[in-house]
Amino acid sequence: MNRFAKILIPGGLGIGAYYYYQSRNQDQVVFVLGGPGAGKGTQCANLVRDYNFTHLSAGDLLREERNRKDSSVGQLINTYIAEGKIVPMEITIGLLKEAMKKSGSHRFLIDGFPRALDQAQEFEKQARKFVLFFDCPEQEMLHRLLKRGETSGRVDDNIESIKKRFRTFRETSYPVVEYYEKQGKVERVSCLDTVEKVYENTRRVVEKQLK
Ligand SMILES: Nc1ncnc2c1ncn2[C@@H]1O[C@H](COP(=O)(O)OP(=O)(O)OP(=O)(O)O)[C@@H](O)[C@H]1O
Ligand SMILES: O=c1ccn([C@@H]2O[C@H](COP(=O)(O)O)[C@@H](O)[C@H]2O)c(=O)[nH]1
Repeated sequence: MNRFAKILIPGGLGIGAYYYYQSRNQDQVVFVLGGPGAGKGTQCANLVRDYNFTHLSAGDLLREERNRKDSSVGQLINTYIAEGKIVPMEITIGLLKEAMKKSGSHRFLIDGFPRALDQAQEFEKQARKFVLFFDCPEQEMLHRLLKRGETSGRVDDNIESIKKRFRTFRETSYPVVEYYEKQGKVERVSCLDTVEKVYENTRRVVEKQLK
């Protein structure tokens, strides 16, 4: 407990102030979810430019770990990514927690995570959070991913991997959105527009949540 809270609580006064203070000092986490290729990374880059967020992409952290020469799980990660499957959560959560700690920040955009209900439950104690869900039809995501695949060099931007990623999203990741929706924590933004228009709508909901 910090010095400010200790001073208030013994007096019997200020317990409300203490909880207010504590809640304001918890990490603030925005989970950025959406199907493969919906545009999560693109919108996160805009948010990082305009707000004081630390952006952590679970996919990027996994790819970095895969590319580390001395990684003991690099090969395993590569296989899961190419197959469009979800990497065992101990690995992903370990990488995320390490990156959060290292950043020294308290305001995070966590992109592409949680991808499954067990991962969401593991992060349940992170109190102040909401979900930005980028909603995009599969046909549009397919078009965007195939185009990105012309230059991305990603092992999963090809038609076979994309089909598997869509299936994983439908069966395992979308239930996470529904789980948070039941808690009233989801802001849904349609991705069927230009990057600029999508960002206008994104900003609107982010401003509302950060108030
Ligand atoms: N509103 C948009 N209109 C057209 N193209 C877009 C739009 N948003 C993003 N793109 C393009 O679609 C591709 C996928 O976008 P992005 O990489 O941001 O998606 P993502 O959701 O982060 O994907 P993944 O989950 O695979 O990492 C990129 O080539 C990006 O430039
Ligand atoms: O929490 C996560 C996030 C990602 N993965 C694996 O990485 C790929 C690529 O993720 P992108 O968000 O599209 O960069 C994804 O298909 C999974 O295989 C994961 O396992 N867990």
